[in-house]
Amino acid sequence: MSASPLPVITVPIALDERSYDILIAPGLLDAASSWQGLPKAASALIVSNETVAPLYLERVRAQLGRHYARIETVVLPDGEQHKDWASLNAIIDKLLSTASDRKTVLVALGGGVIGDMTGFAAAIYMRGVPFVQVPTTLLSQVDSSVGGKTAINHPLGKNMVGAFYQPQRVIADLDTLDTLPPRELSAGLAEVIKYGPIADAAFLDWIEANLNALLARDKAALAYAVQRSCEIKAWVVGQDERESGIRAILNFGHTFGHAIETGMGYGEWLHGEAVGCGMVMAAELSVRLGPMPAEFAARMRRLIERAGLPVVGPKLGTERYLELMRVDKKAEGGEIRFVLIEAMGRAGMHSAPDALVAEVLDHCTA
Ligand SMILES: O=C(O)C(=O)C[C@@H](O)[C@H](O)[C@H](O)COP(=O)(O)O
Ligand SMILES: [Zn+2]
Repeated sequence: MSASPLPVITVPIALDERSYDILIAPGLLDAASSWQGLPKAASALIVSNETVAPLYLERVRAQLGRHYARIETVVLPDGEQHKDWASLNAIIDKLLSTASDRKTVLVALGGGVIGDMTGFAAAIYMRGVPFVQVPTTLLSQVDSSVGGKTAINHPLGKNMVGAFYQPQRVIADLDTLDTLPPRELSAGLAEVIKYGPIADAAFLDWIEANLNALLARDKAALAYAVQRSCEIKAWVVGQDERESGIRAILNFGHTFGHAIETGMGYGEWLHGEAVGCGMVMAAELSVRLGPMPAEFAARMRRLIERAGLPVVGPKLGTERYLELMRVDKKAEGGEIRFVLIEAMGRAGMHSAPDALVAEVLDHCTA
């Protein structure tokens, strides 16, 4: 007996006139309904990368061809090291050289790097054109395609140049996870794990119980992981679109993680790997600063390791870590602000003495 097909899950993002839906299911790329009701325009531009384009670009082009008279494409090099001005320029050049107008719809087909850059290009081209996220990695389906953070990196800091700009729709086809390299799957799991300690203790229990199924790419398990992650993100972003408060909790593990990414050179560690290791460090700091019990840090370390993620950070040197973290967007007046866990399922912003951070770095790097 064959398993019954998974239904299309819709998670709404409620942001007044900027509201949109996240669609989650296998088979969405080829389903006509995924593409209906997008903004009308004469043309669309698909932005993808050299890894994803050979797999899915023609299928997306075929669907868009039913709605737009002209479909342009731009295929960029793959990797975090290419989330830069050169790639952004390539998108803008393509838009201008094909006489794209203010209604042209940009379609981001790829992972977080493609999504962030396409969104940023959409935000600035002619002061704003519509865009659609078609995330093809677990990380982008559970996190980066949702909520409207768009950016490129700067050699001195991660995501330092960008804009808040919401997509019109997110189309998360779970079948695209079939082709994901294991390292990328693990990287996506880091952002899934993040949602437990910051917002939903029961979800953390569920992840622990279902991690083997997720690693084996069980579709029903993946569907629930993507759905619950998006629901939590929708709840947070719906309250604080531009991160003046609670949205910062989505940065759990990122203060240390961004320092690792920038310090190592973009692309050396995947974003999710750096976040996984950064969560081990942030959990340690949550314990040392209190009130989390030592068992919390041990639990996070075990889960993150089981997910295939690094739990030991690179030895960049304490001073270098501190220097990098002082540039972080959450720092205020040069004081580093960490997202720490206050109780299972609850996070808040905290500063910490440099000496305590140094202890954590000593403990968690090699
Ligand atoms: O959407 C958010 O808000 C997040 O913080 C999600 C993060 O996982 C994501 O990596 C984000 O791009 C980081 O944002 P930044 O503002 O710290 O650059
Ligand atoms: Zn992240």
